[in-house]
Amino acid sequence: MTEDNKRQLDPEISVPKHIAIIMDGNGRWAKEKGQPRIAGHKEGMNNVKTIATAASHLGVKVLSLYAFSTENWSRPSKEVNFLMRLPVDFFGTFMPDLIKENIQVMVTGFTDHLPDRTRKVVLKAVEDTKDNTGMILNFAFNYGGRAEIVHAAKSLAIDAVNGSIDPDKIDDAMFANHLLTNQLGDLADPDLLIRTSGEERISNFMLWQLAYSEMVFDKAYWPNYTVDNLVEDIKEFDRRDRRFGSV
Ligand SMILES: Cc1cc(N2CCCCCC2)n2ncc(-c3ccc(F)cc3)c2n1
Repeated sequence: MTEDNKRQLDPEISVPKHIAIIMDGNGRWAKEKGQPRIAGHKEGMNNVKTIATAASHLGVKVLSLYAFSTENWSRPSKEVNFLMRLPVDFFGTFMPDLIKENIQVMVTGFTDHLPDRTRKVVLKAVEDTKDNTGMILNFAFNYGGRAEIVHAAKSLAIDAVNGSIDPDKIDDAMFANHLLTNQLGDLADPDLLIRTSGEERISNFMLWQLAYSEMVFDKAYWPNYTVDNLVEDIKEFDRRDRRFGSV
């Protein structure tokens, strides 16, 4: 660690442009401490600040974090209500740091279905940081990979029916333009997916975008996931020889 606590990587280590993280293990972290699940979510939110800042310092261009899935609505209403307040807490305490770090906030998901207060604070953070030119901190929020693909298919079908596109011209690039991640442009596809807590599933996250991503399954629960864990997972990425389907 340097004196300003900015962990450095060896210059020859290639840093993934886009890292996506499934931040798993918050409930188990709390259970092992004899605390309620929401304590794990709160600690997990605090760790988002730590890891996002470190990723920015390491030169990551896009950090996508799976914060709330379309399936999470089936959790107990008390827990969902707590989770819907976390973005309010997050920006209430972390916005000055985001501005200082020149971080741009984006949100990928079906935000129309969020509670008004949650949606407003999230969209305000996007607006207030839209001119920042540093790392993009992209929250997958009320997001589901299959729902995203269905949404893109519907959008293309509507354009084909109204004559604004020729169905024969539909290709990967056109399809990707209809995905929710089109706002990320050429950086939409993660180079590295990290899932914490040891679970080895992608759980309906960025199904199209992860087609050629390296995946690292880290055993640490998210609240315990440190900058050193992130650095080691980036070093593991650097050791992989990516072929994108070719030999
Ligand atoms: C629902 C939820 C849960 C949530 N957890 C903390 C991280 C671990 C995963 C579960 C709990 N965090 N952490 C940050 C946010 C957030 C979301 C959108 C946004 F614009 C700003 C912050 C968040 N949202």
